[in-house]
Amino acid sequence: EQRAGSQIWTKKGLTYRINNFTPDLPQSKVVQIIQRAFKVWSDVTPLTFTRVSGTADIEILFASRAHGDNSPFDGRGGTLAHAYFPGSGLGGDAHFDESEKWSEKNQEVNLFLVAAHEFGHSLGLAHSGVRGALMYPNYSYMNPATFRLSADDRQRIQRLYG
Ligand SMILES: O=C1CC=C(NS(=O)(=O)c2ccc(-c3ccccc3)cc2)CC1=O
Ligand SMILES: [Zn+2]
Repeated sequence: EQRAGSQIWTKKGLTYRINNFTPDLPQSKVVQIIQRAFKVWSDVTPLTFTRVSGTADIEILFASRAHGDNSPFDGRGGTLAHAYFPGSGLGGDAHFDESEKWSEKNQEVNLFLVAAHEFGHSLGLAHSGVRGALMYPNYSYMNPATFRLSADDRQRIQRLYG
């Protein structure tokens, strides 16, 4: 989500909490997918991501319609997820629209790709103008097994946290 400002985290060790799970996938799969989505970014920066059960920097939530921030989701289709730039409170948080059908393959909405994109915002990255970049505004399926960050994604995140 394009929230005000483009703050970045001032620490390298970040925490995340998976507050709830989508019923669309086994919980162990959701945990693994989230881990892999963070790894996209920790592979190219000094950042580390640790899962915690208490308050975290990046709070992950699956929700539909109104869900406690002033950006209610819109039912199936439309907005799939949104995330907040670094900061306290909502800052860094990533919300996924439970009205979508989340998948680990190329049916419906691929959770890995959307999570990796949203976590880019959670780290302070705005959208890319480069087609094919992870941070490009429009979702297009890329096989997670062969997924690679584009040079633009890598250069921009390294400019923030290199
Ligand atoms: O910045 C924004 C504002 C609008 C959004 N719309 S969305 O939820 O339908 C969405 C669109 C594209 C992606 C995406 C883009 C590139 C690769 C993977 C996902 C993820 C979510 C989500 C988003 O991240
Ligand atoms: Zn986005």
